[in-house]
Amino acid sequence: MLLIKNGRVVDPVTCVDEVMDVLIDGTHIEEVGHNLSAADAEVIDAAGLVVAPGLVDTHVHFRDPGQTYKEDILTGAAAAAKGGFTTVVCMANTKPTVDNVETLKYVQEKGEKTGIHVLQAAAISKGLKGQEMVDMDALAEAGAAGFTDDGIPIMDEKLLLAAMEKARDLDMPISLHEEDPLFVKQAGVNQGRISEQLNYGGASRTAEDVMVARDCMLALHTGAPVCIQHISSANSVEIVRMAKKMGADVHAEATPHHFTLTEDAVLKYGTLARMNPPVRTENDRLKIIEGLQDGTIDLIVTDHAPHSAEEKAKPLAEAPSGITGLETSLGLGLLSLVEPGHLTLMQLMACMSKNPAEFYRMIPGSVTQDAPADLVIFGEKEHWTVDHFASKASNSPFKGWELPGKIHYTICAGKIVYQD
Ligand SMILES: NC(=O)N[C@@H](CC(=O)O)C(=O)O
Repeated sequence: MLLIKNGRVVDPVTCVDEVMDVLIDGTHIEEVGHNLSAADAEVIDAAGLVVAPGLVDTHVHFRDPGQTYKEDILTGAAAAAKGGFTTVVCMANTKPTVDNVETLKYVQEKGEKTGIHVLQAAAISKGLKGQEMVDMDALAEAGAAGFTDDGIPIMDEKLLLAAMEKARDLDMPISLHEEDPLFVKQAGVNQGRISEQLNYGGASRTAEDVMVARDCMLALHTGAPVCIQHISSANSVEIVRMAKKMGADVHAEATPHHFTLTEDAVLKYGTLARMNPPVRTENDRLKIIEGLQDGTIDLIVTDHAPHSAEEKAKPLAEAPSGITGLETSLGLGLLSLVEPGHLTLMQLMACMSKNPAEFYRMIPGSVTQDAPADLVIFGEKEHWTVDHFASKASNSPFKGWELPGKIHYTICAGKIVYQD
């Protein structure tokens, strides 16, 4: 038994925000209340700390199978636990692609050995080629968490329409990477002031906007549960807001880098600030925050995209896009959203656990009796410096930053999976 004493329970499911004790027996929460005691329990003194449901990240790349020099399922899960996450959904752009039941099962089986909940999304198209649909029925049956060609936009509207109709029938989420190559001269950097200064082609926000507009209307037409992945453009936020008003079951993700950084980061951090879609202007950043405030954007995800130091040492035009994100996500959420008063801590916890869990058809974590003992314990205003990573990769522009939200414990299924 594990007894967490005097923590501030912040639960986005019940909306409880109160100092209480939490008693864990086995894999589940036995009791939540005041002055709890248990003779033989291990005690965690959580006075001054927040006790919240384990964080849920529904957009990570663990590179396994195929690119395990960047990350593997075990190191990815260790990075997740260090970042306060107890559940992750891996994207399908592995080698081979998760477009078949065998590869899906490989991830699921390896994931079971990690101590956290590792779920896997399946691709929408075979080999992410955008030409032939996967067997969505078989992959759903085998336990895929959802469907996505993340990393690559789906240009074939007919294929996407069929996939959305199938996702609707299966009641499963379908998530979309929105960047029309027609408007991407060179990927990873916003097309604008900084790209011009660097004489780099850049990626226009129109690349995202045209696809978001199309896919919001397809979502409305089909009734499928659709997620706009890593939204980056102010216009796209407005389009999602409008589509939601029209009744589309459309959702959107924001990443910590998109609500923290602007295109100027490329000058300072070089390839470490290269990502798809790129970080853009202060106006885009502020509109993303507004989207989080009014619920237009309901999911915060990391897009944890580990790459090796050698890969990121290449010139801007050749380095791969993406940054490692699991270990800095909570800190950046607190720094960029809660500290300036844009979101309450409760709202942040909803975006980082309840909402992503619900969109992916899981029962959201809650600090209540009989709920699974998946918890994170952190000091909301306790600062720490980003230095070493549990991830194999350290491709982060946030290295050296001082962030709030030091994590003391991550507990999954009643077991301590991270402690500091
Ligand atoms: N975001 C990125 O820049 N890269 C991701 C792909 C993705 O999530 O789009 C990756 O797999 O490296």
